[in-house]
Amino acid sequence: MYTPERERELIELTRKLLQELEEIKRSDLEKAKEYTKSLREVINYHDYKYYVQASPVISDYEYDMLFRTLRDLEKKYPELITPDSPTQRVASEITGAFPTVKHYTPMLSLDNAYSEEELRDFDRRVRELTGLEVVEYSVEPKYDGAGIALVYRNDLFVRGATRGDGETGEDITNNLKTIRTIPLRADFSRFGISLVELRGEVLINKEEFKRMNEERLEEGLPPFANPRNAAAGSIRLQNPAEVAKRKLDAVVYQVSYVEPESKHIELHYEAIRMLHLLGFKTPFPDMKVCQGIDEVIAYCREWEEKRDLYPYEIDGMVIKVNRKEYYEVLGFTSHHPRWAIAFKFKPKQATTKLVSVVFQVGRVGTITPVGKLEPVEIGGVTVSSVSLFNEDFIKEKDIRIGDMVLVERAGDVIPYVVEVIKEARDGDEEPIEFPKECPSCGSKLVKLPGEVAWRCINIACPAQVVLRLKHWGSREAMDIRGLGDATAKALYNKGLVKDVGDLYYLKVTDLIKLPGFAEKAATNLYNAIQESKGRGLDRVLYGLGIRYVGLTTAKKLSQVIDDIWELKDMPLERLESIEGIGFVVARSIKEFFSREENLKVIEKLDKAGVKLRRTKLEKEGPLKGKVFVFTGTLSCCSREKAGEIVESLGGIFSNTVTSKTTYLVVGEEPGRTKLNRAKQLGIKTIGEEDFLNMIKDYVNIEELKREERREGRLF
Ligand SMILES: NC(=O)c1ccc[n+]([C@@H]2O[C@H](COP(=O)([O-])OP(=O)(O)OC[C@H]3O[C@@H](n4cnc5c(N)ncnc54)[C@H](O)[C@@H]3O)[C@@H](O)[C@H]2O)c1
Ligand SMILES: [Zn+2]
Repeated sequence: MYTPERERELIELTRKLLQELEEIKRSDLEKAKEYTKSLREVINYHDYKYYVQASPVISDYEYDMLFRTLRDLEKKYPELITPDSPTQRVASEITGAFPTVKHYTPMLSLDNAYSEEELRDFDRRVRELTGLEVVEYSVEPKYDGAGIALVYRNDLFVRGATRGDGETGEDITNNLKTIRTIPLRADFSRFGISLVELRGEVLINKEEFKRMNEERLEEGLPPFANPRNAAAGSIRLQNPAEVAKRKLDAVVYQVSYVEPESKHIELHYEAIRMLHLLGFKTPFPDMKVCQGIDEVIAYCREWEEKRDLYPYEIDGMVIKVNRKEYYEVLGFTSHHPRWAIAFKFKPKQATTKLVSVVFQVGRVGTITPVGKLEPVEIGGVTVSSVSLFNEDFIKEKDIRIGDMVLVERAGDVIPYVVEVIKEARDGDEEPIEFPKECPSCGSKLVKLPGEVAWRCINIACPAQVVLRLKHWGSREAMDIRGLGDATAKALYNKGLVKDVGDLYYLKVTDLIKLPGFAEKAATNLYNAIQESKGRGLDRVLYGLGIRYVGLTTAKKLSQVIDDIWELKDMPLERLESIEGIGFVVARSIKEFFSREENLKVIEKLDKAGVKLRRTKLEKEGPLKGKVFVFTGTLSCCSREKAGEIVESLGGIFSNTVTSKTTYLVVGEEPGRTKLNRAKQLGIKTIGEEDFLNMIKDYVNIEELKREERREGRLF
């Protein structure tokens, strides 16, 4: 139908026209002649892409802007109207794949309003033509699916068709019979009706749409751009069994023809209520009868607010004159009825050009490709960049620099690329090269097994340093009181700290330079940093922020190594064989310790005297091999501190009583569970006194109590 070259030309022409809309509106007859010709050409092309191929290359909003510009120009210069102009007919969606059937009444399009003003114009016209002062309207959602016409004769579903060219549609009865929300039989005779033609829409709910696209991706098929395309594509499948697999829905929103004529229903609202009673899915629960246009506008706004919560995609509201007796005086154009109008919600899609891609380093080192766009307005917001998520996403959609892309902004979600307009390619597009090195620090990037993101694991990466400092100072890591988000930021911004190693070389005189830090705060932070040096190997391992090394893993590691430097040369197989570590974690640890940048920081820590290895006491202490669990309140210190002491003397601290437990130390108001469990397993229980006796040669108990009180851990 269109050669690739012609498609490119038409897309380029579309861009040009869209940019010149204001100029076009002001054009003189001579120019208008040119413009109407161009507009018709591109509209015909987009109709073909949209209706026949179900694969549009511009957004509905952009299409509508072209369409109404043509309409306005024709209004200004009626001599330019041609009978085949898109404004004078319904675009044909006949594919030739099905036999055609004639509709009982023409199946037209709807006129569109994009603003309150346009709704008021519509109301004014209706009032003028009907002579009414206040018009009663029925307002309902405008479903974004594929239009259908259903015929029931003697209560049986006998024919279903697409809109086609408005006069005739394609007969897709067998496909529609697979849709559960289209009853094969409905009791119209109860209302004295022997033949009825209904108008409706085939829909796919948002959930099902998502599921369907995931399945398509898995099968290597291109995903559908939106639920409308998915629905339109589905009802035109050649095999009804395939149609049945897709969970389609149908909603009916119009009674367009009735026999005998005497059984005609006067109010639109009542007609829909009847369909609702007969078991059809209808807009009835969401419909409102409004007196005058102000009520209409309020109801439309209400729906615009909540559209994202609705299970189906809706692109606006349809406003219909409720009393059908006025249909005649209002009449039709060859394109749409004058007794109804669609109020379209703000568009959430637009097409624009992908100019470049930058790579951002997240606070935890993930590299995110961000597309820079030629700025475009979507739903009242100017969008100039879009997340491309990760390398897989780019590959899946085959996104290239220089591509025209269809961008969507749904709800408050960040804008994303729905589709690449491949038809617009001229060969100058360039593939997106994913960096091998971190754009912030130059460190080699890794992609760990099972992950989609590339990440930078350099502990000194400037893009991550603030978060890493904060993590290092957190309670479960090195517990440096006063090293919060603000302080971490200030330390970095003042150039005092580039990595966690630098913390240990800070002097009180440096810290005083921080905003809001007087002598006292500076001294406190200094002391907290110094004090953290002795936290121990497990806390250091956790504090380094190695991906997948949480508290438990850090502890496990610290129990099998004596010195952090052992990890530098430990073979992957050895790491993997450590209980509870496994392949993914092992790979992550290996990668971390293979980076020169990271080793440098560890060296810094080592030189500053941060404890990176187990002491003789820890290895060979008096509690060696003994597993301690604590319950209840201790008078000497917190349970955590008691755990630290156990470990500093070679013992193992645990929170749960198991068969491996050596002692359950019982304080004041002990927990029932631990006591019962110890009894069951025959574990020895001892009092706090007994515990203190075991440690008193190594720990000054009075000093311990004072410190714990000062830290607020003991009252
Ligand atoms: N992006 C593109 O390239 C492109 C190309 C062609 C058309 N389009 C889009 O399609 C529109 C034209 O399509 P159209 O002629 O189907 O018009 P439309 O979608 O603007 O409105 C008419 C249709 O709305 C549907 N509808 C949904 N709920 C309804 C309800 N409650 N009551 C009545 N009708 C309801 C019916 O199928 C009806 O035919 C354009 O305005 C544009 O948005 C886009
Ligand atoms: Zn980096």
